[in-house]
Amino acid sequence: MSHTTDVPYVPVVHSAVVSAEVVPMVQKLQQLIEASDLSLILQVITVDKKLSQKMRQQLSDQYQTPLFIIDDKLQLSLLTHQISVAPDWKSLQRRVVSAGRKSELLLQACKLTDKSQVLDATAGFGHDSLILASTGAQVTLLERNPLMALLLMYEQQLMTQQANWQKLMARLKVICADSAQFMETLSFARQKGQALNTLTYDVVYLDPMFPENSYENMATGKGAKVGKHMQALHHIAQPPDLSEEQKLLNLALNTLVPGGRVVVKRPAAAPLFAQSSPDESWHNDVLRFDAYFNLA
Ligand SMILES: C[S@@+](CC[C@H](N)C(=O)[O-])C[C@H]1O[C@@H](n2cnc3c(N)ncnc32)[C@H](O)[C@@H]1O
Repeated sequence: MSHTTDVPYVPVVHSAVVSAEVVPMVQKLQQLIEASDLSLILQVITVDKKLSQKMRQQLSDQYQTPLFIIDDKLQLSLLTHQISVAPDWKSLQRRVVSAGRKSELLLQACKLTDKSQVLDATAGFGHDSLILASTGAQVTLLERNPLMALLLMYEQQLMTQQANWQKLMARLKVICADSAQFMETLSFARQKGQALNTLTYDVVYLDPMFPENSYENMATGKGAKVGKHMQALHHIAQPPDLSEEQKLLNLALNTLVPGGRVVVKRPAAAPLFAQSSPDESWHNDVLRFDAYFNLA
């Protein structure tokens, strides 16, 4: 496996920390792990005390690997380096409901319709995927880190139980895979003449990791700090190097239908992805979305 910098990789032992009432949800986690063949082994620890912030910090100090926590609201969080984070898709409800090209730079860049097929090749917490799927588009979420993939799969199952989220959830498909390998497999299948409609996408979206200080103003050293979700991710995933960026961009361009686009999210002042100039770009003070077109 080429991603030597990302932690952790197979085989890993992880711990689900639960209060006794939520033990059945651990079985759900176990089922998800088996169904998707995730490289995780759960070791369950039952905690009788309330999972307060202090308790989480203690657990984080006590165990050296990232931990999963299921709280009494059945939310699954990942605890690493004293930071606990969850996809918490419910918190995006207002954004998802009102998402449109005016309010979301991401949608200006992606130009989706309800017929679009999108490959979110760096799914993370799935927040951008939700905005993409709010348009009616079908979104495949690729996440190579099994911890993150499990968070996504669990969250999708949880939210599918909410009547007003069901349609949106039905448009999401979470896959634990390295996107370069996934797109290479699609390419082989196309070469073998398999049906193109299942092997190509209208948009491939990339939001790769970037150095932690990328949002800071280079001259003053001041500026937006990365949020809690990104802080946690920085402990388990690393930015790609130039050759990985080039590989990802080439594969992504090859995975498009004619007229499709690759959209890359960057901090506003970040260097060009794969040192490639985009065909079009959208930005605000913090973020930039660079689009690369397949003009074939
Ligand atoms: C910056 S985060 C994405 C955040 C996401 N856009 C969101 O809205 O939550 C990048 C994520 O992509 C994953 N990732 C990075 N390279 C990948 C690859 N080659 N294949 C699949 N996932 C990858 C990382 O593990 C990390 O979870």
